Amino acid sequence: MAELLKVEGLKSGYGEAVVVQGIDLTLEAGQSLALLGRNGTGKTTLMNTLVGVTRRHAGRISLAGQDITNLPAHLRAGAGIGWVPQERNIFKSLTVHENLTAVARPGPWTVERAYEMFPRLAERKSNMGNQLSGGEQQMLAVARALVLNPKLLLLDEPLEGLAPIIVEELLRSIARVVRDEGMSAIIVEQNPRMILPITHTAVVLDRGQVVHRDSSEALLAAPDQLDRWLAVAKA
Ligand SMILES: Nc1ncnc2c1ncn2[C@@H]1O[C@H](COP(=O)(O)OP(=O)(O)OP(=O)(O)O)[C@@H](O)[C@H]1O
Repeated sequence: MAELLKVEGLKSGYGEAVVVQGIDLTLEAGQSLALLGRNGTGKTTLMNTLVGVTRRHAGRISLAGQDITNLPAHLRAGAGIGWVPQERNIFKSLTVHENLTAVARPGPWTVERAYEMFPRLAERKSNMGNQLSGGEQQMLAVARALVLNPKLLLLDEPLEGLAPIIVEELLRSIARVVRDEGMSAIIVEQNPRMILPITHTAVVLDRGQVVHRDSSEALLAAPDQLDRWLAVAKA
């Protein structure tokens, strides 16, 4: 299988502070990776570094064979990174439809397919971003990233703060995207039991370093071990 993402010796943070403390990570094309770890272990900082909005202190990042280490954030979307940050970057004063058409790029994920994936958005085509519920805003944020037709989709805690019924609906859609459609993705999630059933592999971060990597299936099959790995980050 082709290697899509290669991260080598990555160190990054904010100003002088180094949060990501030397990470090596690879992801094959068509695979999805759950990024686990307790609060403050550097998951968001790693995602932000892939997107290019932190200060990089060392290391290299390549995507589909292209070295993007020195590419500014605004050019990384063009290089193939689709990002859904924790704070859901939708345009609140545009309609759902405008949000999608404003960023759509040619590729298999058309606006129509995004509506098929998220029927709630199709029903709210002409609603403004700020008239949507939290769950619908999150669906719109994911749909926007999809219609960019990225090579790699980054989802930062996509389920956070959503009602259980919406969590279920969104998880089903994300599962379709990553498992059935084979979109390569990295998904940050606090609750491993939610995300492991739909991802291929998982890594656990502790204090800015990868402390464990395994198949999602193996981690799900050994819950005690998983709890121990996650507790590392608690100590
Ligand atoms: N903008 C920032 N400026 C300075 N320090 C930051 C900033 N954002 C995060 N940090 C620090 O970086 C460390 C890691 O935070 P990060 O958000 O990457 O962790 P996380 O694993 O994603 O946790 P969470 O699940 O709480 O989002 C924390 O100590 C945090 O205080």
